Formats: sequence, C-alpha cells, structure tokens
Amino acid sequence: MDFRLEDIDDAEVERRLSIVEPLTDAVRELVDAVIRTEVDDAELVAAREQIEAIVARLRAQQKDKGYGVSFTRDFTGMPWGNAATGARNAVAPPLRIKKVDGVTRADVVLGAAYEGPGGHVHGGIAALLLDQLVGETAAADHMPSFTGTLTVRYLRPTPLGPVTLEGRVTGTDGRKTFVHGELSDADGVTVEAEAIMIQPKHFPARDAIISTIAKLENERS
Ligand SMILES: CCCCCCCC(=O)SCCNC(=O)CCNC(=O)[C@H](O)C(C)(C)COP(=O)(O)OP(=O)(O)OC[C@H]1O[C@@H](n2cnc3c(N)ncnc32)[C@H](O)[C@@H]1OP(=O)(O)O
Repeated sequence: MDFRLEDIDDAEVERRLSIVEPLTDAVRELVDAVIRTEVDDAELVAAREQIEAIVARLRAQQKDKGYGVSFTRDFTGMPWGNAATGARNAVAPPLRIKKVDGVTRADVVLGAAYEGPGGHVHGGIAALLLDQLVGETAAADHMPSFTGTLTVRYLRPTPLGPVTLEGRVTGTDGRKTFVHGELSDADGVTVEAEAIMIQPKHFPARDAIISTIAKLENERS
C-alpha cells in the first residue's frame, strides 16, 4: 500500500488544499455540466477540444499510479485521491466526515453524477459512502480498520439531493470492530449498513512512518 511521510506542517497542508480544492470543484462542475448540458453538437465538439487541451496540460507531469496516502509528522492524513473524500478527486462528492463522541456524521449533496434509478442515488454510490463512513467510524489511534464485510440494506430509493450519513460502533471483539451506518434523506433512513471492520495483523506502512518520524526528530535534536 502506498503510504508515505511528508515533512510539512498544517499551514503547508492548508496552502496546498487552497490550490487543489478549487481545481477539483471546477472538475466536479464540469462533470455535472457534461451530464446536464443541452447545447448543440458543435458546442459539444468545441468543448471536448478545450477539455483535451487541459488534460494534456495536466499530463505534463504525473504520478505513476494512484495518489496514495501521505501523512504529516503529526499523522494528519492526506488521502487526496480517495474515491469518497479525496480533495483531488472529482469523483468524490466529497464526503467530509466529522467524529464527535465516537459518532461519525457527514452532510453531502448528491447531484446528477451519482444517479442510478432516474432521479435517485445509485446503490453503489450509497455503498461507497457508507464504506468510507464505517471505515472512519472504526479508525482509532491512527490505526485503520479495513472493511472485512459490509452488508447493505436498501430500505427505499434515495432521491438525488442532500443526504446525511451517520455511523456508530456497536461492538468490538479483538481486532474486529462492528459498525452500524445509515444514509438518510429529509424523511428518514433510506439505506443502512452493518460492517465488520478489521485492524490488520500487520500494517508495515504505519510502522515505517513511525520510524521515519523518530529519525527526523533525532536529526533535529
Ligand atoms: C481511515 C479510513 C479509511 C476508510 C477506507 C474505507 C474502507 C475500505 O474501503 S477498506 C478496503 C476494502 N477492504 C479490503 O480491501 C480488505 C481486504 N482484506 C484484508 O486486507 C484482510 O483480509 C483483513 C485485514 C480484512 C483481515 O486480515 P487479517 O488481519 O489477516 O485477519 P485474520 O487474522 O485472518 O482474522 C482476524 C479476525 O477477523 C475475521 N475476519 C477475517 N476476514 C474477515 C472478513 N472478510 N469478514 C469478516 N470477518 C473476517 C476472522 O475470522 C478473525 O476473527 P476471530 O479473531 O474471531 O477468529
């Protein structure tokens, strides 16, 4: 797994976010505009040519694979390519999850890019968002839990628009954490999930980051 340490402070994280988040938001707007536009064919062709030029500009310097996950020395994660939350990923709605007293919560608006049944949220998108939510619900002490089993029950169709997600731990058993998650619209719960999250036996990436931080601290003292 691609985890790495970047020796930067919070101000630098914020500076980078202030550049990339508006870019990602502009691409989200582009995706929505392409889905919903009713301009004529000539306009579509002209737009495509402009988009291809922008893609070529961005491809001038690229990472080999995915974005991976960087951490600062304070273990602030920068999972900016994440499909649900990524600050650089226009596919992500993006989900912004807050944890208060062990309960995770997120409010997000799901627009045209997340459609499954006409006018309603795609079931895979609901599962994606719930998967991320249960992951962050189970995470503790900088130690991730991976989804072992995710059971999703669709109670009724979720209309496109604003939705709320909420997750809570329902139990633990050794390295396993059991999590309940819900996705709701204004009228109540539309999708619910039960997850078995598992802290991996070995997580070499975390150990590697901890030893790199220790080395940096030694060098500075
Ligand atoms: C910080 C937020 C990040 C959020 C990210 C969003 C969440 C995600 O999308 S994670 C990505 C999707 N998930 C994955 O890719 C996981 C792939 N699987 C794996 O990596 C491993 O199988 C893993 C880590 C789940 C378990 O491996 P390992 O640590 O070797 O488990 P193992 O020692 O065999 O078993 C431990 C316990 O878990 C149970 N278990 C193992 N696999 C599963 C499973 N898939 N489902 C349920 N229980 C399981 C075992 O039965 C055992 O239970 P017990 O202790 O009672 O005997």
